[in-house]
Amino acid sequence: MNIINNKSALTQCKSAIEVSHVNFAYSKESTPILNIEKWQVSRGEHVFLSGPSGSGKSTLLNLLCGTLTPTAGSIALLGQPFSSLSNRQRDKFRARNIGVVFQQFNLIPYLSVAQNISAAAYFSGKGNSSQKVLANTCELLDRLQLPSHVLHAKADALSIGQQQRVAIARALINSPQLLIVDEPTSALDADARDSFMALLKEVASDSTMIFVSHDNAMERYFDRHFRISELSLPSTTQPPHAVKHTSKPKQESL
Ligand SMILES: Nc1ncnc2c1ncn2[C@@H]1O[C@H](COP(=O)(O)OP(=O)(O)OP(=O)(O)O)[C@@H](O)[C@H]1O
Repeated sequence: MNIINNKSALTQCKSAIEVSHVNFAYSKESTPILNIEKWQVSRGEHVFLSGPSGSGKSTLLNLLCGTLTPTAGSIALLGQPFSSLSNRQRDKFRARNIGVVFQQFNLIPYLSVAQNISAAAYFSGKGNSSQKVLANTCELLDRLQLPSHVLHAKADALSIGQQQRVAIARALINSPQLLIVDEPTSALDADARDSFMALLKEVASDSTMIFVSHDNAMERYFDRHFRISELSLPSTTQPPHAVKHTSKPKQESL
């Protein structure tokens, strides 16, 4: 059975992420960057992942996206183990189910906002008509409090704050089950960060979210906080239950 097209199997699984005995090194000669015995994130959780620069946060996000492959161990998203997918199937799975907001936004500078977002819709293979994609884009831009004329502006003509919101719209255009957000608030002052986080939580309320930052003050916006130093331990000292976290009731919105 090709589970990638089996929507009910993906919908029934209660875990958004299951990481099991994962070890990752960039080369055979180098020391492993990550060594995670068990990590599980439930559907709908908004999770904060923190750690200092160089601790492996982006590496873990790339493993979750399937753009890196573990040296050992397994990763399953929405009940789908990556190891059972070909590279092509994994790309398709990622485009359909995962939205990513990159640290540097990664918008295509010479394309308009509408083109940047519709490209993401096209690559998902979901087959929505261009009219439907445009209508969804306009709705998202409106929810993200961007003026309608932004739609036809080139991405590199936008302010950093506007680019950030367009990057979120692009990540959400396919209604992803999992939203991955890599350190998007580092350039913002405290007030801008608060309003950005309120918006992000609101527009991502139907998705599981993994949000990465080195700034522990961001913890208050999330259901659970994982420190990478606790998640990933040297193999010689790894206890049976390696994952520690702080937990609090899920907030519906801010
Ligand atoms: N392509 C690569 N090849 C080899 N080593 C890499 C590669 N990418 C990252 N690293 C190394 O892996 C380690 C973890 O890097 P990573 O980018 O995951 O950290 P990070 O916690 O996201 O850092 P930052 O907060 O600065 O973005 C670092 O020592 C880095 O030098």
